[in-house]
Amino acid sequence: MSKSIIVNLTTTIIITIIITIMVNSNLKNKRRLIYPSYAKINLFLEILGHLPDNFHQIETLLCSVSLFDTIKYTLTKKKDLKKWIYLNDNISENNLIYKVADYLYNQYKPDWGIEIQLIKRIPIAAGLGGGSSNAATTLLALNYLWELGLSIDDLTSIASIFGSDIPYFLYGGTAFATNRGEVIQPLEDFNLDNILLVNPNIMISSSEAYQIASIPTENERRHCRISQDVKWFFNRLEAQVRIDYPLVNEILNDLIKLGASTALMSGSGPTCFGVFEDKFKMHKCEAYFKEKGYWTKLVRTITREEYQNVFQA
Ligand SMILES: C[C@](O)(CO)[C@H](O)COP(=O)(O)OP(=O)(O)OC[C@H]1O[C@@H](n2ccc(N)nc2=O)[C@H](O)[C@@H]1O
Ligand SMILES: Nc1ncnc2c1ncn2[C@@H]1O[C@H](COP(=O)(O)OP(=O)(O)OP(=O)(O)O)[C@@H](O)[C@H]1O
Repeated sequence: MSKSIIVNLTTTIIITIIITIMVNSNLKNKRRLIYPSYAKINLFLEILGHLPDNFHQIETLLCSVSLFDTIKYTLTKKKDLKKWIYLNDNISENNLIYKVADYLYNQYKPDWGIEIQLIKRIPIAAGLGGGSSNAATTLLALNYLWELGLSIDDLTSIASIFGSDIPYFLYGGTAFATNRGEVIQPLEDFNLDNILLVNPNIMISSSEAYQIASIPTENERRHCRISQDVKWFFNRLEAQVRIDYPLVNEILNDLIKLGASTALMSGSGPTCFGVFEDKFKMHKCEAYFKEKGYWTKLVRTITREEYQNVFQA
């Protein structure tokens, strides 16, 4: 064999090996995703009236914050229909992650099963949208892994079947939501730092918070200002929760006493947040609530770019 044939043969073998490694690693990358699933806070929430099916028409201003669950998705060879999804202890069939995955599986019959692991950090039924965020993240992950080719509009329609807050989490960042909260208008991102979240380790369901809230008259109604000036922050659900859950009232009062520029309940509560100008006061305030045994977390807002950067196209 001539020297040039040997050189050509060796080059071809090396190129083949490199391509094989690249294809395999691409497949491997494609088989598994690890996504953060961010929480939200509501900076403004007003009730406009009643909608059919016991829902309320609302206007709300939402921001993603730097508190997140982690969800790991791994493609599996499916064995039979009942075994297509493998879940860790945190996920039962009542979990929104399971519900949206089951829906996609039945609608689109993908070639693969899925194993999902959830690391939960966002308090549950806390007004931070943790379950809704997990559901939206799962829609985005499975659309990619199962190669479903669904558009953002398709995903939004599916998301709104499972919860009013879920469509927002397909976008993230700062957004305005209307109707029952599922109609999303992405906005230029706010940039708020020094936010202290406080949760007194109790749960309040969205349905209860809406049920006990009073609907404002035309005169009482607040209008949303798209502004990160804290003087415009407002939550209609807060007043009655403060009365029915004195712990929430106490937290909001203490946040102000301890130096927050504003303190508000997020969504349906009970998590409250204070926005601080003075970091030192914020840390002292956090220590105060920790001492009481409450859950606390210091966060900042997350831009839509930062939020969406992690998701595969
Ligand atoms: C409070 C917020 O978190 C603010 O972002 C949301 O409005 C709540 O959204 P969510 O938890 O996704 O709510 P869903 O799961 O859709 O609805 C749960 C229950 O909350 C009540 N609900 C919810 C949304 C809405 N606009 N009006 C309502 O009255 C209804 O009783 C409903 O049966
Ligand atoms: N993956 C999940 N994580 C947390 N809660 C979930 C999940 N799936 C279903 N749930 C159920 O959904 C309900 C609402 O939970 P979630 O933590 O989303 O409430 P929330 O923070 O008040 O949400 P929102 O602000 O959207 O009202 C709880 O009763 C919880 O048991």
